[in-house]
Amino acid sequence: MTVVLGPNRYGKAETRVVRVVRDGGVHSIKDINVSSALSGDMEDVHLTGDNAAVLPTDTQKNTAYAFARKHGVEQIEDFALLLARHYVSSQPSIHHARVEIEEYFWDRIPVSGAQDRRHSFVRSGREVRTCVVHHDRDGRTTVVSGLKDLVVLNSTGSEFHGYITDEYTTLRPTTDRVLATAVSARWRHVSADSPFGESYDEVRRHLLEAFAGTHSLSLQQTLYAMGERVLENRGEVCEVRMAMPNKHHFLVDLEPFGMDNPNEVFYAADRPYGLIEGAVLTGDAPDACFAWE
Ligand SMILES: O=c1[nH]c(=O)c2[nH]c(=O)[nH]c2[nH]1
Repeated sequence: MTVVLGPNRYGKAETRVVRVVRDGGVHSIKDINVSSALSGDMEDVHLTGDNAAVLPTDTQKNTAYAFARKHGVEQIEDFALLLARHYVSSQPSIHHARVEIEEYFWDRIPVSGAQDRRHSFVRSGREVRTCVVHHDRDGRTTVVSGLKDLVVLNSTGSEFHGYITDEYTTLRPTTDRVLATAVSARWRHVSADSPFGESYDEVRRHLLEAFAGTHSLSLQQTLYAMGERVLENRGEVCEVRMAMPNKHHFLVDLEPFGMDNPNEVFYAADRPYGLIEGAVLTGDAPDACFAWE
């Protein structure tokens, strides 16, 4: 029997970087979570323990902090590109870098009757912004942006009927239900020089508007409409992948209490939940290469 080393990568996961930008007394903050994963000439470290090709994960953590000081952090995709290109171009043993970043939003604390506090923030209830960048020594680069935990609900405009029924089916068809989900969406950029800030805001807007504006016959149909809407409006994006849990809202039976329930009182179940996943892409989308790895 022969044993060989298979695919491998290593890096520092979840380096939490908080960058404060001081504009006089007015501060703003960028709160990110950086994970880097490198691969290349890593046979020796695995087979013999020779670390000569290894850029330590501790150094990768330090690089994220040092680059935040040196270059600042604006769009997370640009920061990820900077790091990924740095690892591949500075270390001959590193052939491929994958950098993933999450961004957490903060809002200023409003102060009634006064100027908002200039250095006080409250963690936003908004979604988490994400990106994954790959760069290799052949100069191939891919950028996938995304968001997760974008929680949305339509209190009407959603139906579900006409599905298969068999001996195990108990679900009743409905022409008016609550449709709720926490959107996870990732979208692949055609190239590495998209206007990432504007692109994020606009993709998010299109996702929300499509969710709100689609009279839904299934969450699958809504998912497709959301992806289609992004692709029709944002030329820098060629593929959207989404995962949407169906956050079931069951009508509570109030008859035992002598009351009707005309679609007003629901039990919001947390599990199990339907999980609807899908990709929507343009007919001429370039090859994804390693973008989704
Ligand atoms: O939008 C839905 N899609 C399904 O596939 C499904 N299955 C189910 O039980 N409820 C729903 N809702």
